[in-house]
Formats: sequence, structure tokens, C-alpha cells
Amino acid sequence: MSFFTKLRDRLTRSSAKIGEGLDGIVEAAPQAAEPAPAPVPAPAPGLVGRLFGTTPAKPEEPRRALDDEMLEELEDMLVQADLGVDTALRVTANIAEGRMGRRLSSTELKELLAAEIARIMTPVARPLPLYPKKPQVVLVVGVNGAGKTTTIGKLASQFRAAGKSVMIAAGDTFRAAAVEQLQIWGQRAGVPVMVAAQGSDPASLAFDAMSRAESEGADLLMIDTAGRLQNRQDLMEELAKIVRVIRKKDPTAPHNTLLVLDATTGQNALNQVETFRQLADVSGLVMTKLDGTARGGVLVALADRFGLPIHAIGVGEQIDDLDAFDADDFARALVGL
Ligand SMILES: Nc1nc2c(ncn2[C@@H]2O[C@H](COP(=O)(O)OP(=O)(O)OP(=O)(O)O)[C@@H](O)[C@H]2O)c(=O)[nH]1
Repeated sequence: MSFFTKLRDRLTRSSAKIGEGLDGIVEAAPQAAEPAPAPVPAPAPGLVGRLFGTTPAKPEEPRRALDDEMLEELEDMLVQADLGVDTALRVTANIAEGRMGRRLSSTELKELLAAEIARIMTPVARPLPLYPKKPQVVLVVGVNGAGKTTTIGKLASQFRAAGKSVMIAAGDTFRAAAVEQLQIWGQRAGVPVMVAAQGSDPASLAFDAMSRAESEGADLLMIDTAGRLQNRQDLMEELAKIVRVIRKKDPTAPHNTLLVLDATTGQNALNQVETFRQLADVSGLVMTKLDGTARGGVLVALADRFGLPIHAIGVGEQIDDLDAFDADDFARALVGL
């Protein structure tokens, strides 16, 4: 199954919210009396519809003239779908430009919205950059439960498949369960996981991991970190120390600092970006759990607000449920096209 198909099939909670929202907005208008179209067989729902072609031929779609009231409804719906007020306003204004009074069908509105979303997201859709530097050090940060371990495992597996040698350091040394999870993912991905005694200094583990990655000529070293935001000062010091220590080995490291965000937290993801940017030099984002939420619109808000690269998105718990972020695919899947 292509990742786009998977994305479309799993983003349904978000896309239902937006797609059905748009249908509702257009259909809310009294429809002009038009000759009733000949009845058509109801399109097969879901799977069958998807198996046999694209969009089923539609009878004449309802239309609604674009006016202030409709724009307001559109704006509200986008805010509800977690695009955030600023982004919703901008998107709506762009859709309105030069189109006031035009009678739009829901499909046309979806196309317009998808184009606006893709326009916002195209500049940030950038895969994790790979450098010739060995080892390339990728620091992975994010709150507990955001999906850091899972993301590291999935990325490690993909890099391995692409012929890279990868090592993982289990830098959340306080939580035995977190270390265990990472070891399981390391096994699945066929990648060594360096661990340290429970409660030991993560920076010292990071230093040892750097030494080993250098001596073994690894291409990539991914370092997991703790996500205890309850004590921000401690976490900031811990992350700063890891960075200081690995820079003793390589002054240009870490080469990437990935912030992993959980889509189900909706608007809270924006606060997490603000916070982690103060704690670490975040260079890019990965968003997980887009499959389990109606709040996928938050990714548009993130792109619009911060402009940070979005390297990958996760749509499930399996090893191949993570892929590079594609702006057009995401925009179309999100609006239900
Ligand atoms: N549905 C879904 N679940 C995911 C996805 N990514 C991660 N998960 C699940 O989210 C839970 C937390 O993921 P972890 O990778 O353990 O998160 P973490 O940030 O490492 O959390 P700690 O180990 O607590 O620091 C696990 O049950 C994962 O299986 C995703 O894209 N979709």
C-alpha cells in the first residue's frame, strides 16, 4: 500500500471533520430550483468506492454563493479543525480573494482549501537532511508519550533499509520501561541500542555512544532523550549537557534536533514547539498519531506559525507507518479529496 493511500485511509477522523464540515457549509444554503437530476445509484461507500475508480460521478452538486456569512462559517470550521485562528483567517481570506459571489460546490471548495493548505505546507515539507559527516548525530526530543521511541525505531529501520549503518542511544536513562521499548524497536530495526545503568548521566551515555559510533564508522547516531516537562530547568540542563558533551567529540553535532509531537494534543503542540525551542535548538518536526485524531489540522497551524521543516509523519504503530511529509498528499487527504 502506498503511503498516500495509507495516509488517506487513516486520516479519516480529521478529513471527516473538514470534508463533512465543507459539505455542510455548502448545503446549508437554500438551493436554487434546478431540474431534478435523474436518480443515480448511491456510490458504493468506502472500500468499494475506492477500489473502483476515484470520485464517483456526482449528480449536480449543491452550490453556494461565496459571501461573508459563508466565509465566517468556513473560518469557524477551520478553527474547530485545529488550524488555529490566525491560519484559519489567512486561508479564508485567500480563498475569498477574487471569488466573492461565485457559486461554489463542495468539491470546488475542497480543491481551493487543499491548494491553500499545500501552499502553506510546501516550504516546510523537507525530508531529514543527510550529511556526509560520520556519524551524523540526531538528537530526538519531545514530551513523554509523544512517540519518540517509535519514531526513532521507524527512522532507524528506514535508514538501515537505505543502506546506512545506524546506532541508537537510550538517553532517557531514568525510565527503565522507555529503555526497554527502545531495545525492542532496535531489535525490530536491526540496529544496536546503547543503554546505561538506570539513573546514570545521559550525557555520559551520549559521549560513549559518540565514541562507539565513531570507532565503528556508523553513519547515523540517534539519541533519545527524556521528556519530563514537569521540571523544565532540569530538562534544559540535561539537554544542554548532552549537547556540550557530544560537541567535545564533534563541534558540529548534533546535526539535527528533531522534535516529536503528538497530533492528538491539538493546539497544545504549538505550546510544545515554543517550549522545546527554548530548551533545544530544534531543527525539524515529526508529527505522530495522525491516524488517531480529528486534530490533524494542527500541522497546518504549526507550518504557518513556525516554518520549521516537517520531516516525517506517523500514521500508525507499525514500523512502516512513518514516511516523509508530502504537502500535496497531506492537503488532499486532510480535506477529504
Ligand atoms: N496510533 C499511533 N500510535 C503511535 C504512533 N506513534 C507512536 N504511537 C504510540 O504512542 C505510544 C507512545 O509512543 P512512544 O514512542 O513510546 O513515545 P515516547 O515519546 O518515546 O514516550 P516515552 O517512552 O514515554 O518517553 C505508543 O503506544 C506508540 O505505539 C502513530 O503514528 N500512530
